[in-house]
Amino acid sequence: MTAPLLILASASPRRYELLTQIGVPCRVETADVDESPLADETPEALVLRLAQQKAQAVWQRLAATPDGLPLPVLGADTLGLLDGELLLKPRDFADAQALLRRMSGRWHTIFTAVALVTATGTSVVLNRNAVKFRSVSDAEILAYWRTGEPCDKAGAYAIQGRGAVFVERLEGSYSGVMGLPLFETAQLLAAAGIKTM
Ligand SMILES: Cc1cn([C@H]2C[C@H](O)[C@@H](COP(=O)(O)OP(=O)(O)OP(=O)(O)O)O2)c(=O)[nH]c1=O
Repeated sequence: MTAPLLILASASPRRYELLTQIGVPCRVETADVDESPLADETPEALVLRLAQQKAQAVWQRLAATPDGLPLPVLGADTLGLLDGELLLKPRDFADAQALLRRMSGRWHTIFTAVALVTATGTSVVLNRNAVKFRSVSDAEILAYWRTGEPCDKAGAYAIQGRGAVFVERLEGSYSGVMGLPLFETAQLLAAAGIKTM
């Protein structure tokens, strides 16, 4: 097995898959971070803060162990925005239904922030995507909910899954919507000396 070059501070299997796609062997270590927005925090500030907190929490935990400085730690956060309101993970069917009804036939924004912590500090990038949904009926929302796919996804859909059938247009990057923008991630990694080619 190839030795890991990076610690992925994320429980998301999608992020692990995406890092593997660009040939970066990693090890997963997660930390619990309170994801609630602060008063008057913009969506951009929130997603950037959470990506950094996730990576820094893991870095600090590992740095406190006797093994010395950890490998670079990568954290990410994804959230959506429509009409100035956050599109987070749905709490239940009613929440997912309300989200998907609002998104039906309209454009929304998906933000993903990626943070990399190394011994020299933290770097962070923001990826922004515009996604247009076709009209989605209530019957489709119910059938989609029953697949189980929406429950742990920001905006209650997965572009990499059955949710792809709702995505009429995308301006941005598929990997960014899925939770780890690979173009920006590769640039962050390269700046820290981790090559993908
Ligand atoms: C919009 C969209 C989101 N998502 C996922 C990516 C993220 O896993 C999730 C947003 O939640 P996040 O809080 O960003 O991540 P997470 O809780 O899954 O994992 P961790 O905090 O440990 O890093 O939504 C998709 O998989 N596909 C999509 O099309």
